[in-house]
Order: sequence, then structure tokens, then C-alpha cells
Amino acid sequence: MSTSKAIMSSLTHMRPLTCAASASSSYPSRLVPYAPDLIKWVTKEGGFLHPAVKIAHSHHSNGLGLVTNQQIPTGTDLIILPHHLPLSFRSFDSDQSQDSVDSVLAQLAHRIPEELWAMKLGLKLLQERAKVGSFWWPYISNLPETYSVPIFFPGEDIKNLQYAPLLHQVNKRCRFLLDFEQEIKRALVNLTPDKYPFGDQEVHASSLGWAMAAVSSRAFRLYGNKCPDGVHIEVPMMLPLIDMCNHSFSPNARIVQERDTDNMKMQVVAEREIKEDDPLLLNYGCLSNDFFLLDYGFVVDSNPYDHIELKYDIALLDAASMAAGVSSPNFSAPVPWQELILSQLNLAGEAPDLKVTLGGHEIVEGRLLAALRVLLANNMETAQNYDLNTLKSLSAEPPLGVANEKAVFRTLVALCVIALEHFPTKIMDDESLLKQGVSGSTELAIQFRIQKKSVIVDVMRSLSRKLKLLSSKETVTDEG
Ligand SMILES: C[S@@+](CC[C@H](N)C(=O)[O-])C[C@H]1O[C@@H](n2cnc3c(N)ncnc32)[C@H](O)[C@@H]1O
Repeated sequence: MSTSKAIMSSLTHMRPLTCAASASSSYPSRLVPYAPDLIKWVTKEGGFLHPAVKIAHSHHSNGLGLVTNQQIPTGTDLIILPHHLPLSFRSFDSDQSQDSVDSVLAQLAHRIPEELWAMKLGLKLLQERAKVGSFWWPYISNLPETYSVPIFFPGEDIKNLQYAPLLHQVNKRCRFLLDFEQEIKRALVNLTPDKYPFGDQEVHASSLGWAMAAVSSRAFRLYGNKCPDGVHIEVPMMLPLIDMCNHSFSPNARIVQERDTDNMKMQVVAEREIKEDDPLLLNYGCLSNDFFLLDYGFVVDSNPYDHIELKYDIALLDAASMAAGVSSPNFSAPVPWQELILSQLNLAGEAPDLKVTLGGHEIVEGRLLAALRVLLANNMETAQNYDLNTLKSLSAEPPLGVANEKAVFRTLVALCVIALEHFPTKIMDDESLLKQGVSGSTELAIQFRIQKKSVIVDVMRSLSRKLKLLSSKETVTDEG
């Protein structure tokens, strides 16, 4: 059984930390039907929501969002949260926690790798979810019951992603959740009930996955209270109501933190004028689609920060240069001065980093560009006279001459063709599958791979334009 299948089956088999959930009409798929009124709770606790802003179904996402029913000027306060409303893991971060239940959670949290930080806060969320009379219940009960992140995809849809680096991450997370379930069981087996951190409930990979997804898709990394040395450390926090804002790369609102007091409050202010019926949108970060899908369960079309990952691999470069008709490069046998530059680029040597990227703002990762320029150069003098930054920059004039630059771009275009051919389907096939109608997870997987292929197509277009420009420059020079 695949790891994701195991999580799915334990999800359908048993939802120990769930109140039997069925969708209410106004808050579909939230943790409980007819959950307490979130806005009333926040305002009762001393928070503020601009009177024109309401929670509503969002056209931006499948779920809910915040929408204003009147025009709001730039700089207006939209939401204010007093310091005690955010849910964070701060109290367990130090080993000084006196409470034995908290110290059990802190010990469990220490076993979570840093990159899965969402699971740490997830433990606290699960604890509060299981606690009868939790202060945060009005917030937690309004959280979505399910998440569209790929750890919950059926195995077939994980394969449907067609992109090895993401498959690797999803499998890693699934494996972690299954292992962590066992680790928690072992850690709790000899505890007396009063020390058990999740009430009388068992924790399974599915509930751990729910908590990790709830946190990764809703928490913001913000400054925590001041440490004794006066420095604020970054702390992931769940911000009730603020986390109802959906994402945009051109947001109309932003989070502001009052940093200089101990009772720090969180605020959302209008970044620009917001029109009637507009959703309130925050920027979740300049992330690739890998992170949007893994952490938030959605994919951004034409995401300017998306890229594809390739391995810097001699055989691949040989195949690309051959396909491009670029003659006799030194890929497999770089001469010493080329080897030296490759080591400086950390593409050769003792512990090289062979992951390189195409797409995003750089178009071609500087290290790959510099390596190709150097490996395709036949003039050691010129190549050695340039600093690494110039060799890595696509905006610079061709540092090693027009002929070298054209050979580099042709090789890169061929590399893109090879990368595209690695996908089992073409964009056209994917689009017609989407038109036929597929399940939600299949749709997300297909959207994701369409975007990855589009990144490659965009890189090819951009390099082809540059090639044309170089050829026209060459003609002008020849004629001159
Ligand atoms: C912080 S919550 C925002 C509130 C959420 N829509 C809800 O119903 O509770 C983040 C989640 O909203 C959805 N979301 C936010 N921005 C989105 C966007 N631009 N496109 C699609 N889904 C989005 C995703 O499901 C994401 O995991």
C-alpha cells in the first residue's frame, strides 16, 4: 500500500479527532456544522473587523474569503487582533515549560524536522482541538474539515503530478506522518491519562496530516514577543479571521505588526483602495507552485516564481548539445581552468550542489548559465578574465562572445525540449483531460503539471527571442 493510500484509508476508516462532520449550508466543509460565529468571537475578545467586511464564499478559492461591501480607502484598518488571539507554539519552544502535558508536547515537537515546522504548531492545534472547552474552539471549529494538499491525494494522482521533485516531497511527508504516528504512540504508551496531550483521543497519521495542512495553509511566520536580548524571533502563528484572506501576488491588504510592545497586536490594513465587492487579498509569499500545492493545496496560473528543477548532469548536457548541433563541447572532460570555475560554481568538487533551475525571474539559474558559457568557450583568456557574477548574468552582454552565447542558448533550448519530453503527456492532452471533467485532486495534479510544462515553454520562448536578437546583431556587425 502506498503511504498516501495508508493515510487515506486511515482517514476514511477513523477520524478520531473529528466531530462527525457534515457541511452546513453557510459554512460548507468546516470542522463542525453550525460552528460558533467567528466574527462575534473575535470582537468579543477585543478584536476588530471593519464593518463593511464580511466572510463570504470566495470566487478566488473553493472555500471562504473576506469581502467588502463598500469602497475602503488606502491605509484603513481592516482587522485588528489582540495579542491573545493568535495560536502559536511559543509556550512549548523552551524546555522551561512547567506543565507536564506541555512538556510531553514539547518533547514530541523536538522530534519534528525543521522543514516540517507546520507539524509542530499542528500538535498544539490538535491538542486544542481535542480539549473540551478550549479557548480557541470558536476558531478551530471554523477551520476546513479537509484540505486539498497532495498528502491526501490518491496514489494515482500523486503519479499524475509527473514531476519527480514534488513526488519526492509528497512521499517524504506521507512517510513522516506514518512514522510520527508510531512515534507518538510509543511516547504516550506509559503516560497516565492526566498527562496525555490529546484528551482521551488517539492520534493517527490522518489527524496529524489534517493538522499539518491546517497550519501550513493558514499560519503566517511573524515576529514573536521580544527575547531577553531584545531580538524578535520569527514564529509561525495561526491568526483567526486574518487567515480568511485568500492569496494574490497583487494583494490589496497587508499584515502589520506592532513590534515594540509586549502585548503585540496584529493588524491588517488596506494596501490600496479596495472597491465594493472586492475580496481582501494578502500575498502569502513569492513561492513556487511546488510550495503552493504542498502547503496550501492550490496552484497559481502563470506564477512568476515557478521554476523547474533539473540535475546538472553531463549525459544530459551532452544529449542537449548534440541535439542542438553544438560541436565538441568539453562537458565530460573539462580542462583544469574550466574545472576550477565549475568548482567555484559548486557544480564540481567534493560536495557539489547539482540541483539547477530553469524559469522564474532568472529564466536560467546563473550557475547553469555560467557553466555552459565556460564549457562551450574555446578561449581560456577571455573566460578567466570575467568574474563569476558576470558569467552568471543573463542580462549582461554576451561575456564570452556572440558565437559562444548562441551555442549556450541553443544547448539550453535543447535541454528544455528534453525536459519537456520527460513528461508522459503534452499540455494539449492535459487540457483535453481537464475538459472531460475529473476529480478535484486529479484536476489539481493536471493543473500543476501544465504549469510546470508552461514554465519550460516560456523559457524556450525567451531564449529563442534572445537567440534571434543575437543573430540580428551578428548580421549588423557582419554588414558593418
Ligand atoms: C489562509 S486560507 C484562506 C481562507 C480559505 N479560503 C478558507 O476557506 O478558509 C488559505 C486557503 O485558501 C485557499 N486559497 C487562498 N488563496 C487562493 C487562491 N488564490 N486560489 C485558490 N485557493 C486559494 C486555499 O485552499 C488555501 O489553502
